[in-house]
Amino acid sequence: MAYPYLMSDSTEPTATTAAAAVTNKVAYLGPPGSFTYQAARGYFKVPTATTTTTPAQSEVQLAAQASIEDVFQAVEDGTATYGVVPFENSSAGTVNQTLDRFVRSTSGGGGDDKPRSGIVADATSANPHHRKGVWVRDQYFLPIVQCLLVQRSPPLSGETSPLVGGSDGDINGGDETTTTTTPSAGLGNIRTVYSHPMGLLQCDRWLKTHLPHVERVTVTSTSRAAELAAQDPHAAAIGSAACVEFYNVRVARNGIEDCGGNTTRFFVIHRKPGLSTTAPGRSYLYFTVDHRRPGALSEALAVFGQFELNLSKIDTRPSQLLPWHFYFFAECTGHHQDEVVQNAMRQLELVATDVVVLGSYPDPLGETA
Ligand SMILES: O=C(O)C(=O)Cc1ccccc1
Repeated sequence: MAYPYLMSDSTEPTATTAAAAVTNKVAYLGPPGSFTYQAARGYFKVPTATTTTTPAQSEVQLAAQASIEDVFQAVEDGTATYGVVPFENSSAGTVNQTLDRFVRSTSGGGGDDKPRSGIVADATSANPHHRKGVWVRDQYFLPIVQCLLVQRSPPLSGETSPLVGGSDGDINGGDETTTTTTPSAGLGNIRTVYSHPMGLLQCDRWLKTHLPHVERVTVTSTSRAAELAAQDPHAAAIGSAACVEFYNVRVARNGIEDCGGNTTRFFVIHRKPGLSTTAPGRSYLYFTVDHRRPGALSEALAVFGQFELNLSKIDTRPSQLLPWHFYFFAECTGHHQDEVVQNAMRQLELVATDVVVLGSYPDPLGETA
């Protein structure tokens, strides 16, 4: 089975016969060539750029979205069955936009809606899956190699973003001289560098050293950055070498990320939660506390220790409801349907407010009980 964890419960559409292929539309942060595109293809085992049939006879159709917001929206309104969003990077940290959008998804719609205490009824009520919004269903780790991408050849007149297939595979190739002698050689005509904020962060030192005077412009994704660089001989993009397949760009520099082992974790999201499995799991959740009460946050965190749930990640985001009021995001061991996690959530609700479990997924490092 191509992605057994998603298919392991009865909430999923599954093909019953070889002829009855099921279309799962997967929304991802596009356009094609983004790292999220690669994560979606890798996770759902899609070997070609468009549509294919997996060994499970489940047809997967990738659907590019212009923003993380649009990926969530597509899953929320049912236009897509699953969504793939970037969650955190090993050197640049958490993707705040994804965290903020989880709050909007689960707190009832518009950004100014107040979250309702107790919507985590999901962990405590008779119906453990009853709450608004999307669920985290799985995670996917993708090694990230960042490239400096520049226009490959001037667009023909009237053309804005030509699609040119294939990489020239030559990091100093194209119109420029191939006798590069210094790391910055041949980059003198670049005035603007486009990328996703995470791309710019991952290459911050490289940019300071080799392109100290260029203007850094953040865009919705690295592939959108490549699309823009393809149209401007004085621009470059930071993104994946995969973009040469889709846009009129070539790789001017390869491997420009500042830190080794550069890896991004993505979440697979869905409208329904997963069911517990025997495999070790982790859960992702958020809560807030009464910030005026001394000890409120440390009491909340102590709950995880009391129930022997290992905390593997904590983030803070402004709630945007009140000044200096924050949500705390936490990842802990255990599946949200495990009794111990449910008991811990009940305890957490006594010392915190707006406790919302976002979902659970297999823990690749977990020990089988
Ligand atoms: O912009 C992209 O390509 C994304 O998928 C987001 C991202 C950006 C940089 C590193 C990892 C993911």
